Amino acid sequence: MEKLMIRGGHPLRGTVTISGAKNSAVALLPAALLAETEVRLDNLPRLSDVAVYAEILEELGGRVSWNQDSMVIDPSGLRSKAMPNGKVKLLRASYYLMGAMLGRFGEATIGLPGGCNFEPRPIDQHIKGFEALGATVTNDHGSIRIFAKELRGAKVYLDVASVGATINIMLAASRAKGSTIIENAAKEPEIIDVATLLNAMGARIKGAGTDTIRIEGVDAMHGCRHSIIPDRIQAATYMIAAAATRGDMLVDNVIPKHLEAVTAKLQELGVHVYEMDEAIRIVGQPTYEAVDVKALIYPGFATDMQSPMTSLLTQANGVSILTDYVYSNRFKHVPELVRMGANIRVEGRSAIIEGSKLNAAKVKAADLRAGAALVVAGLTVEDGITEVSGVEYIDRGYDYLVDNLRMLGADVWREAKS
Ligand SMILES: CC(=O)N[C@H]1[C@@H](OP(=O)(O)OP(=O)(O)OC[C@H]2O[C@@H](n3ccc(=O)[nH]c3=O)[C@H](O)[C@@H]2O)O[C@H](CO)[C@@H](O)[C@@H]1O
Ligand SMILES: C=C(OP(=O)(O)O)C(=O)O
Repeated sequence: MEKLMIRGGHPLRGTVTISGAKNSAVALLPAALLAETEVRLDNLPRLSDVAVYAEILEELGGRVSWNQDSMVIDPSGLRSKAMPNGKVKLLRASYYLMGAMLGRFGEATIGLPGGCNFEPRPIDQHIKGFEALGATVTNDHGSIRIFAKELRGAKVYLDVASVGATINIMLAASRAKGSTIIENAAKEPEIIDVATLLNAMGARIKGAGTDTIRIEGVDAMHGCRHSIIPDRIQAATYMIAAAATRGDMLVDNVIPKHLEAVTAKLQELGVHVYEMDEAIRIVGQPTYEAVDVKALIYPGFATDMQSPMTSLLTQANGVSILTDYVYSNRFKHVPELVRMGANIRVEGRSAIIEGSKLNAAKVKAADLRAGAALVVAGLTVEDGITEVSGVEYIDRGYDYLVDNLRMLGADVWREAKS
C-alpha cells in the first residue's frame, strides 16, 4: 500500500491532457463481449478498474492486448462462466457483465458488485429491466443469477434515471427479439458513448442522451474500432484544483459541453474560465465568494465532482451549501477535511462549508472522489506535508496523477505506507 505526499502551496500552472472516461471504459469493455470479432478501444485510461476488467474478460476466455492507450479485445474464445466471487467484487461496474453476458449467452451469474461503497447502491432497476426482457433473476447468496430462454424486447420505465441500469438494459436489449424502449433513461454522456460503440458493432439504438432510448434487437454483432470520450470528472477535478491553488491551467482533450455545470459554478465563485473547442483554461483568482451547489443527474453538477468541489469551497469567503440529490450520504471526505482545519458540518444530504485556511494532516481516502477531494485540499496547504492514504481508491479514477501534478508544478510524490 502506498500513500500520496503533498507539499502544497504551489499554484498549478501549465497544460494537463485528460484521458478517456473511466465510466465509459468500464461499460465499453463488457460491451465488447457482445461482438463475435475483435473490438479495438482507443483513448483508454490506464486505471486499476480498467486493468481489473481486462483480467475479467481474460477469465471469460477473451484475449486482450493492451498497448499504450489502446486495447484490442478478441471475444472469439469467450464462454459462459459463472463469476460469483473474485475480481467482480473489486469494482462497481462489474454489474455490466450481467447485461452483456445475458445478451450474448442468455445467462449470467455475477457476484454483487464492489467499488466505492459510500452508501448502499441498489441495482433493483437493472433487475427490473432484465425481468422485463423476459429473464428470470434470483439472488443466490450474494450472486445474481439471470437466465432467459429467449430475450424479448419490452418497454421499461426506470423509477430513477440510473446510469448503470440504462446501460445494462441497452446491452441485453441489443440482442433481444424485437424492440425495447427505455423511458426515464439516464442522459449522461457515457451512455451516448456506449450506444455509439454498440451501434458500430451492429446494434440499432436510437435516442441515447435523451430520456427515451429505443433499441431494435439484432441477431449478431461484430467488431469495430472506437475512441472513448474524455473523462469529464477527471477534467473537473483538475479545473477545481487549478482554481483552489490560484493557478493558470489549460485542461486539454475535453468536451466543454460536458463540463458546463462545473464551468458555470466556477464562474459564479469568481474563477475565470475560458472555453475553447477541445480545452478549457482556468485562471484562479485571489479571492472567491461562497456559492451553493446542487449535485444532480446530467446535465446538472455531477455527484462525482461534489467531493473535490467541497475542498474548493473551503477556500471561498462566506458559507456555501452543497447538497447531493443523487447520493444522500456521500460525505466521507468531510471528517478528513475537518481534520485539515476545514469548517464543515453535514446536515441531512447537505454539507455546510464555511471558508477557512487548511492545514497539513495525515488523512485517509475512503473512496475515489473523497481521495480527489483530499488531494485538492492538500495542494492548497502552504506549510507542511499532507499525507493521503487510501491511494488504491484514487488509482481507480486518476491515471498519471502524480506525473500530471508534478508537470503542473506541484510538489507531490508516492511513498510506501509505513
Ligand atoms: C461505473 C459508473 O458509471 N459509475 C457512476 C454511475 O454509478 P451508478 O450507475 O451505479 O449510479 P446510478 O446512476 O445507477 O445511481 C443514481 C441513483 O439511483 C439509485 N439507484 C440506482 C440503480 C438502481 O437500480 N436503483 C437505485 O435506486 C442510486 O442509489 C442513486 O441514488 O453513476 C453515478 C451517478 O452519476 C456515479 O456516481 C458513478 O460514478
Ligand atoms: C463512484 C464512482 O465510481 P463507481 O461507480 O465505479 O464506484 C466514481 O467514479 O466516482
